[in-house]
Parts: sequence; C-alpha cells; structure tokens
Amino acid sequence: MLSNVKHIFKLDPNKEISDENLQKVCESGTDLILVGGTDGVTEDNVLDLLARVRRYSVPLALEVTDTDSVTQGFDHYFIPSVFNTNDMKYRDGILVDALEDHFPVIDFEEISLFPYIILNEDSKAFKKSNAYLPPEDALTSTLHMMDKLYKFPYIYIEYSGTLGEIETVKAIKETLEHSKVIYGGGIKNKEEAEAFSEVADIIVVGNAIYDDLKNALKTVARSK
Ligand SMILES: CC(C)=CCC/C(C)=C/CC/C(C)=C/CC/C(C)=C/CC/C(C)=C/CC/C(C)=C/CC/C(C)=C/COP(=O)(O)OP(=O)(O)O
Ligand SMILES: O=P(O)(O)OC[C@@H](O)CO
Ligand SMILES: [Mg+2]
Repeated sequence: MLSNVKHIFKLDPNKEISDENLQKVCESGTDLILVGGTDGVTEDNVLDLLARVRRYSVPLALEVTDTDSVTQGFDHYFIPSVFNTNDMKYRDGILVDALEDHFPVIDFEEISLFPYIILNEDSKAFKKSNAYLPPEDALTSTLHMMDKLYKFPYIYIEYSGTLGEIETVKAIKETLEHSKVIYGGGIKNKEEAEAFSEVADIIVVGNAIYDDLKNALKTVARSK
C-alpha cells in the first residue's frame, strides 16, 4: 500500500473542510489521503469524508482510532499500535478485542499495522495512549526491536501538532535497516517538507491543511 508513497495528507473527520479546499487537497498530487484523528471520530463524520473524497481518484485509507467508526469502502485500513507505552490497550489490546468480535469478516489483505513512536508529549495521541518519552538508550533498543526483530516495513515517528527534532528523526532513520520512516508532525510549508523528506521516507501533513492550505499544498512537490 505504501510502496510508492512519499507524501500523505491526513484529513481529520472531526474538522470542517469546504468542498473547494477538499478538491485542492485531493487534486494536489499527494500519494494518499489518510482519514483519522485522535478524538471525535464517528461513523457519520468518517462516512461523510469517505463519500466526499471518493469523487476523486486519489488513494484513500482510514486510520482506525475508534472501533465504532470503521466503515467499508476505503482502499486500506491502518491500525495504530503505540510502542512507547506500557498500556497494552494501545499497543494491541483494542485490536485483539476487535479481532475477537470481527475476525470472520476481516480481509487481512486490506489491513496493515501502523507501529508508532509518539515523541510529542503535549499531543492528544501521546496522552490518550499513556505514552512515555523513552531515554535515548531505550528508544534505540525499541527501534532495534521493531526494525530487526519485528521487521516492520514502516515505523511512524509522530510529533503530532509540532515540528519534531530533525536530528532525532535523522538518527532514528540511520538506526533502521529494514523499516522505513514515516514522519508526521508540524509540517506547514515547502521548506519543512523538503527538510523532513531528507530524513524520512514518507511525510504526513495534517493540521496545516486546516490552518494554511496554500502553504500546505506546497508540501507535496517538495517531498517528491
Ligand atoms: C468493515 C471493514 C471493512 C472492516 C475492516 C477491518 C478492520 C479495519 C478492522 C479493524 C479492527 C479494529 C476496529 C481495530 C481497533 C483499532 C483501534 C481502535 C486501536 C486503538 C488506536 C488508538 C486509539 C490509539 C491511541 C491514539 C493514537 C496513537 C492514535 C494514532 C493516530 C494518531 C497519532 C492520531 C493523531 O492524529 P492527529 O491528527 O495529530 O490528532 P489530533 O489532531 O486529533 O490531535
Ligand atoms: O497534524 P500534523 O501536526 O501535521 O501531524 C500530522 C500527523 O502526523 C498526525 O498524525
Ligand atoms: Mg489532526
């Protein structure tokens, strides 16, 4: 699903976007529209975005953050799994419960794991998943485990809401042998997109769509 993806726009079902702006996002040349957010994600607002984005040919995936808001019709589904938390619910607990209920109807070809390291302690996702900021040694060991033992194709380095430390992301990328880096957090313009595309395989742009679309659209070209 992500093999040729370099740039992702993340749309939040809990935020308003006009048809005109949605058209610009969908026709921007981004490689993937990802629908997701930490809170206020409902079946209704997910279905609304699904129907509106489906007018365009851009690939569309759902990041599942609420069991009740999973709806058919997306090209792919990503399940977040947080690795810097000791709360197993957010590593795979909710997933195991969901599989208990829905296993017979799940097409595993259309689901992938998003293994997360969340590094912005002020973000909603960090707080919701009871994440901790790992000391450097522990972060390195966790990355080795995810990369060399689990051999995850991708690891999502999440700074949701704020621009991350580029040197930290660079060091993470250099630590990894198998896993590619998805970077998300605080990218607002072409310069930041260009800088983070140097240290990550995929960049994700979310809030900037709602805060300053003109500059957000310029992040697409710079990541290719
Ligand atoms: C019917 C059909 C087609 C089914 C397909 C099969 C399928 C997909 C089954 C799914 C099984 C299922 C329901 C699994 C449960 C998965 C689940 C709910 C896991 C818990 C995820 C969770 C709440 C994690 C904690 C928060 C977190 C880390 C979220 C990750 C995403 C993230 C970082 C969001 C932040 O986004 P952002 O935009 O920055 O946030 P805000 O702007 O809102 O702050
Ligand atoms: O909203 P921003 O800060 O751009 O972050 C994008 C994405 O990584 C959120 O999961
Ligand atoms: Mg958001």
